[in-house]
Amino acid sequence: MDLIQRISRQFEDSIRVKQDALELMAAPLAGAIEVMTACLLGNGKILACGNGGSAADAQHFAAELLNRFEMERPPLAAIALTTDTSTLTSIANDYDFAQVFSKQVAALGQPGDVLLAISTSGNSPNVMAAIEVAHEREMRVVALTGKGGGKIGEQLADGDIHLCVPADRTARIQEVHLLALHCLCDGIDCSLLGVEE
Ligand SMILES: O=C(CO)[C@@H](O)[C@H](O)[C@H](O)[C@H](O)COP(=O)(O)O
Ligand SMILES: [Zn+2]
Repeated sequence: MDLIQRISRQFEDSIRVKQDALELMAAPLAGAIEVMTACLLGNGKILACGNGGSAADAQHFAAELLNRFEMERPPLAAIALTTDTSTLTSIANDYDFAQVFSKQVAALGQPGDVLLAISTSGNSPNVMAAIEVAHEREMRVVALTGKGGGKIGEQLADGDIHLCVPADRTARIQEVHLLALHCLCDGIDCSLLGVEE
């Protein structure tokens, strides 16, 4: 096995997916930045959820809003719904794993808040349940998906934003999700601080 060749293929594949994604995702990403900035300026908050690598992404994004990204600015309101093991285990134990995020959205979500829903397949039942409750709570949804968007692509409502990575491989989709999240952080900071370039 030629490891250098395998590594080269991974890099080339990742670069190609990112180039494809730029064309398809730039406009909806700009829309998501506007929705999230308006939410935060209106004293709303962003709730973020996902499973596995996407749970890590939800936490990564929430930390960059709560603490900082690249510019100095006041802390911003974001909560990852993936971190409280007492909440997660009790909901999964007493009810169903499909409700681990939706119960938190029901408790914390307010009209005008945004749900950041992350699923590479677009088919995770707990992320779908969170979207359903977000709609009931009059929240807008920004969904990060891949593989054609799955069931989440069909579940989204008017006013929601779908950021779908044009790839089928979970790792590649996750790599673009992280780039997309950094674009959101950068765009929110620039919008809030009035940075032109
Ligand atoms: O990171 C990986 C695989 O690359 C996994 O942990 C992956 O995130 C998990 O299988 C998730 O449960 C997949 O869920 P989803 O992205 O399809 O909603
Ligand atoms: Zn980061």
